Amino acid sequence: MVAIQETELRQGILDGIERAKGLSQSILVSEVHKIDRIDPFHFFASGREKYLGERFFWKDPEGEQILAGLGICGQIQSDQAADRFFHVEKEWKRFMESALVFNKYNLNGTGPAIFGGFSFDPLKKGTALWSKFSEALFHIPKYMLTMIKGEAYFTTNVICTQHDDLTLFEKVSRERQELLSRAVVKPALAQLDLKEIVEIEPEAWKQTVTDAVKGFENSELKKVVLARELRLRFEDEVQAERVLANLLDHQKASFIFAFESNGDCFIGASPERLVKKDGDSLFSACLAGSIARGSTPEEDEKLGTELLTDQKNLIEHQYVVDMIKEAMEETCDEVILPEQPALMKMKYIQHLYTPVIGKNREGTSILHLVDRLHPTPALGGLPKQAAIEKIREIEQLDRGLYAAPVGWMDYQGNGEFAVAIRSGLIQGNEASLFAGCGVVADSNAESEYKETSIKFRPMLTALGGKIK
Ligand SMILES: C=C(O[C@@H]1C=C(C(=O)O)C=C[C@H]1O)C(=O)O
Ligand SMILES: [Mg+2]
Repeated sequence: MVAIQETELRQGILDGIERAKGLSQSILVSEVHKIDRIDPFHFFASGREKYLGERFFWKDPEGEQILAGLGICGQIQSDQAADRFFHVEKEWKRFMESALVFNKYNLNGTGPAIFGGFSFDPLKKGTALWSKFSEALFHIPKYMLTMIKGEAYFTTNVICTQHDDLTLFEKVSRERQELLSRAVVKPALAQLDLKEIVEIEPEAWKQTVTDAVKGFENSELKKVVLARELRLRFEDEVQAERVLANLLDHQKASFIFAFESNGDCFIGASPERLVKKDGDSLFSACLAGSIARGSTPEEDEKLGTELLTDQKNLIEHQYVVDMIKEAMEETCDEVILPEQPALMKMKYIQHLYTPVIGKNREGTSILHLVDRLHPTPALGGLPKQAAIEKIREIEQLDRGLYAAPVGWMDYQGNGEFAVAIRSGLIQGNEASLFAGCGVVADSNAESEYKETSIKFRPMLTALGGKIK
């Protein structure tokens, strides 16, 4: 059992209640402890009984930072298109202005933090598919486990109101003790019983790609990313932790995220960083241009070399590099990136990859960068606005949070957002998977179709599907 001895929280809650009375508003009290190592996956899974629908999980590709949250003690959301990034920023600042934080570790991702994401395009008419999410949706967890390079930190967040008293501390104290003792038990995982995979309109999708290519001739558009959907049906309800376990086992080099909201779970294993902020250091990545992995080392190398020299893929990639470089230069004194892309080799696919590092000028928030970068031409196209409008017009899909920023931000403004690709939405005993590809003047519908088929694989296999 992982025991928390200290009682800073007791005094914190009492102070919080006093402050709530004084200000006539509710107050967030947050306390951080270093604890013995517990498996963050077990922690997430152990929340099934009490916090189902109120959990999140996050792992960066290096496994250096893992966050798992249980319960919701506060929520920030917006259905407004215009200022959703700014709205989240403003609301989070408002929460933090009156908050009491007891955190002696001062490490990124410990203490109060929000986890969530934005939809791809708030102006696209939404369908029932994504009704459980908003255009911007972030949760402040009640309890959060943060693993930093193998060390475990535990954050307790409590909202105190003027009507509370010491019983609030007793309740929270009991609750977290229970939760920590459950978290060390290995979870029982249900089987996945996949019955049916429905490919949504593949021929119509190919036609859309062909039409988009033709449309480039007399338009300013140079690139547009088009996505398609698979709908999966299962015998029983899909357990998010079962899928998460599979992703953690098989997609080790990816960001792995799971975000529950109102009974649905958005989950994925993305290779793509949108932006990370650590103090004044900013990190982004250009990832576009794809080819399959080879079945032998020789074939794999041959395919890699082919990708590194293929004009169509190099152009697809360069559009992303130009845009991210420009965006980073607006807020950074110094932007460093290699001249040539390298290969990023994932389990089923290899990509052209250019990492970007910048030194942030004071005061630029990570959400400002998310706003500025989303969508990069890796997920939208070029020029940005025309591409978004084109997708809105021709894509037969409700992207929701697919291809959009998903991640976290702490109370000091540090955080990280991934581009939520290689992802799917779990809804009871059904799931939707999404995959897209960068369509440029040289694109061919059949090979783009094959590229998207490979991109479905991480999620499809995690859900018990066969590789096509
Ligand atoms: C759109 C997706 O992936 C993006 C498109 C790529 C491409 O077209 O080459 C490569 C990486 C991603 O930026 C997806 O996986 O759904
Ligand atoms: Mg491509």
